Amino acid sequence: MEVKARAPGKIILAGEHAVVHGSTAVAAAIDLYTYVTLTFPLQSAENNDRLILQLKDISLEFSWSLARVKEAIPYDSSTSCRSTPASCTDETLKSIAVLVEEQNLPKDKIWLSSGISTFLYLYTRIIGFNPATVVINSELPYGSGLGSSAALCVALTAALLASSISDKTRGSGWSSLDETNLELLNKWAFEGEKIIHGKPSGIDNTVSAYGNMIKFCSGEITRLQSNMPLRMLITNTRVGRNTKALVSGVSQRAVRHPDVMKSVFNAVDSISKELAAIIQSKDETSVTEKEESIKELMEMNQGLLQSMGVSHSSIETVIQTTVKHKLVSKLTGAGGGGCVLTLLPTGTVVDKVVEELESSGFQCFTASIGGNGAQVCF
Ligand SMILES: Nc1ncnc2c1ncn2[C@@H]1O[C@H](COP(=O)(O)OP(=O)(O)O)[C@@H](O)[C@H]1O
Ligand SMILES: C[C@@](O)(CCOP(=O)(O)O)CC(=O)O
Ligand SMILES: [Mg+2]
Repeated sequence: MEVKARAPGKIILAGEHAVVHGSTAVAAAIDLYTYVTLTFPLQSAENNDRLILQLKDISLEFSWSLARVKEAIPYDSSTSCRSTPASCTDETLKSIAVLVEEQNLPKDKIWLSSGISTFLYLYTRIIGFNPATVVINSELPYGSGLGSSAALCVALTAALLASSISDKTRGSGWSSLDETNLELLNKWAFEGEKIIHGKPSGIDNTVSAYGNMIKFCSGEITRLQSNMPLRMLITNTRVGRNTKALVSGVSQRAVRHPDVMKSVFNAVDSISKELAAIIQSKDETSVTEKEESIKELMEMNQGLLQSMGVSHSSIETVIQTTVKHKLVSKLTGAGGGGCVLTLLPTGTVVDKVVEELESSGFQCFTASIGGNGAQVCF
């Protein structure tokens, strides 16, 4: 039996980091996906005692005997149930880390460890100790702020949950999950994100699961209906970084300067709320005026992100380059490198700015904003 699932990456238009501390943020799905194909072998097949993970886009394969997985991961029937998402305990995570270490990841791919641990956790908790081959292929750059970690958790969970849905309509293409399964999927994916991010807000897995554009605050989701065209240039600085470390850095700053950081997070909250209101507004304000307001809000958000300590010289270079073309940019995701968003007001011709950014070694692309969330295919 084969099940496929896909989940999109995202951009955060406003509110990253502050959202971890209870502020509002606005995010949208983009049309770059992580795909997961789950195949269960026949009883008589050669691999019917193994769990195999293939990472297609990085040409890596991992394989565990199920006996070894069973021996290593403490089994507790009260936490191993697809319908009750549970957090990975420190003890379980340690056991899983041993299984990952045994695979001898190449040194330059060690950053994959947390993703593989998450895979093992979600797989064994949702499916149990059953044999399968899981093929994962991603169009998203890893660790660049476009939510590859959440897309992995969402696509994988979607495939795992869908494998036990009884009314499968075969051959009818991609379809969304119903609200109940979507809610369950989002909860499991959040547990997966915790392994990769440490302390995620939940915005990335939520926008990847539900798609479109959302306003998010302390787990509360408002689906946004955009009433204006919104075009963004995405520039990948190609500077690698790790969300977990950056999130923890902001938390430490908040411990050192609680009052100041509270004001910073409050300011970000106001920016996100105002941005969401502009995007949704149906009043007479012209698109140009709305774009001017969004520009200012992005500029202020970037200033506040800089004050949280998550900007980077490469991000500043992108910002300065786009300013020369009268365009405004802000980092998206965790920062510290990764991707930068540049608002492209109606009528903007991007050729010159893209040429200049690419000549500095950055990678530019545009993506369609606000599309599908998680989908499955049988
Ligand atoms: N397809 C994948 N396969 C395995 N691990 C993945 C995959 N996608 C993401 N990851 C994990 O997520 C990490 C990147 O997540 P993160 O630092 O949150 O950045 P982002 O979510 O912006 O890409 C990677 O280092 C890896 O551990
Ligand atoms: C920094 C943060 O707000 C977003 C992180 O996004 P990404 O993993 O860098 O794509 C963290 C979170 O909300 O969990
Ligand atoms: Mg992430």
